[in-house]
Amino acid sequence: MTAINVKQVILHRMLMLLKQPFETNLGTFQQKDFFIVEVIDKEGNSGYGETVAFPSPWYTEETVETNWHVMEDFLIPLLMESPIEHPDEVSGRFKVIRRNNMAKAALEGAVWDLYAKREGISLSEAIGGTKKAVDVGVAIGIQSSTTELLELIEQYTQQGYKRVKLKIKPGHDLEVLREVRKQFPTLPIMADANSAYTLADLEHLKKLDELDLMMIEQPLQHDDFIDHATLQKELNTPICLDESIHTYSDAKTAIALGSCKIISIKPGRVGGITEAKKIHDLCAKHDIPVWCGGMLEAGVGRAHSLAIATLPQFTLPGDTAASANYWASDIITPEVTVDNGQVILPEEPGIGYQINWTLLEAFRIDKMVVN
Ligand SMILES: O=C(O)CCC(=O)C1=CC=C[C@@H](O)[C@@H]1C(=O)O
Ligand SMILES: [Mg+2]
Repeated sequence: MTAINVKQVILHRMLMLLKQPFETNLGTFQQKDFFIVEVIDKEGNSGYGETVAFPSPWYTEETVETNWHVMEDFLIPLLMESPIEHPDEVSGRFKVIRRNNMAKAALEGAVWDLYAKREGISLSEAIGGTKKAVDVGVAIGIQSSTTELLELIEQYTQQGYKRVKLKIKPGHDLEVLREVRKQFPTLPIMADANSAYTLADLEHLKKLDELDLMMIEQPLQHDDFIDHATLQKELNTPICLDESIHTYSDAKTAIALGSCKIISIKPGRVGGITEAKKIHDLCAKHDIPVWCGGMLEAGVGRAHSLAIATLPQFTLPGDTAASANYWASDIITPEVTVDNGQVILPEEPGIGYQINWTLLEAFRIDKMVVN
């Protein structure tokens, strides 16, 4: 393959309204403010990526504004400084910039999409995916009543989702989960705490073992490994780390200390596809199941998540639900649909979904062209 010469990058700033508010213990989202990143080569081909940072730095240190600043002032110049022989080079080129993984992942993902399109292969094939369809779960934000939550779960099980992920926090955990387990005795259920607990809650968290949960996601401090290892020794339920894992090195630390038994991989959180693949391979070596976490993405980000979820160690359903679960209309065509709890991936080159330009331009609030 000839090298990729990046001629232009366009940052399409987007604002899309979520169909229903998404509440966690750290905030409620009504809309998503993000960038669709378009990387254009000198032959005029385009690859697409999507930033996943929120407007405030509550999930990681990044925000929509820091993504914009770091992409425009540091990462795009690095991308354009010399030809790219293979997308795996991009994360190494970006290493001179500390952290800012979501900014890096959006640009690196667009280069991966561009590369796969130039090669005439799907992104899944380009990264070594082995599956044509992926199992899908659904994440449900905190609801105003248990009745509403139970009705929502019933709807999702009717739609065939393979598991439900429920948000928990102190005062909104055991009772609610007991109600859910009573109504759905065999449903695969996981809980995401977004760091709402500390080791002082150990005895309380041990009560969750009675519920036969698939996992408890990130119960403790967002950057902790030691206390999670202490907690995991006391729990039968597997701990899954999300916010703690930003790099391959973090994954190595977590596995060495026994901080978790499952890892959620999000390309945006770890800096892109190349790092995600390295973490995936490490987890495969240590028999740690992984799944693809979600960031309330629009269709481009969702397409990248689906491609990564075709790697073999992604053995658990991901937060890659249908477009219609989030958006009245998505910016890709066709939209992502879920049948029988699975998404069947498109075979077309690259991310496999086309941009719906009418809708992208309808939801676009700004456009920055960087030559
Ligand atoms: O994208 C989805 O469907 C799930 C999103 C989701 O659960 C999360 C997104 C971002 C931060 C958290 O609230 C939570 C997570 O921790 O995985
Ligand atoms: Mg999480």
